[in-house]
Amino acid sequence: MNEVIIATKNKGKAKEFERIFGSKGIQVKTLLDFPEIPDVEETGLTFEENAIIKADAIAKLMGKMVIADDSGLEVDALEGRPGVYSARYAGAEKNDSANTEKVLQELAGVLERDRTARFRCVLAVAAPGEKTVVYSGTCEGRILTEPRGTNGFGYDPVFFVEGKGKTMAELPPEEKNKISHRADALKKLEKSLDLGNGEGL
Ligand SMILES: O=P(O)(O)OP(=O)(O)OP(=O)(O)OC[C@H]1O[C@@H](n2cnc3c(O)ncnc32)[C@H](O)[C@@H]1O
Ligand SMILES: [Mg+2]
Repeated sequence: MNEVIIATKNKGKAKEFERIFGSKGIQVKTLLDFPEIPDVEETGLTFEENAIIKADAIAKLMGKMVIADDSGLEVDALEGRPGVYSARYAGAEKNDSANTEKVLQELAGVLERDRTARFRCVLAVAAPGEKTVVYSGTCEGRILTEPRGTNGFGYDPVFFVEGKGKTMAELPPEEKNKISHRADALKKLEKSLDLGNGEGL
């Protein structure tokens, strides 16, 4: 395999997939390369459902194997919110800093030890005529009271990774890509799929 289609319109995700697959000589195409492909409505109530909805719809439209990523942040003190609504938490325009600000406001006054959270990523692999399969990954952390760092995307500036002593947005991309929920799910996907050179991701 020397090319993979990731069914996402998110530029932050696209960059991460390009870096991870690119380092193994696999070229990544995303829906940013196919502007004619319409948005798929994420009507599911779980990451799994939404990943499958996106992967199945795009594999059908393109007539090829695709990988979709549905991911988000689960904050324990908010009973798992924003969860599947992570992209649209502060509104349909999907504004990363507005979403982050909303989480910070909802956590106002919550003590450090109670600000535990995790990123979750579900990857769905779909191909015409084949059964869709999913792989799930997580990354544990804690929500700070203000943003730190400029790398990454989404909630990265407020997501503190205990073992690293840094937020996701303070980590260089190659470090995030070793420990992230997306990396965790990709490792599982890589074990079950033939990704070409047999050396893994
Ligand atoms: O559906 P696609 O087209 O892939 O793009 P999207 O941005 O709508 O993606 P999701 O529906 O999966 O929503 C995921 C949201 O969760 C957040 N998120 C996911 N992975 C993240 C990461 O690695 N770092 C920070 N935030 C992340 C971020 O706000 C994303 O917009
Ligand atoms: Mg989405």
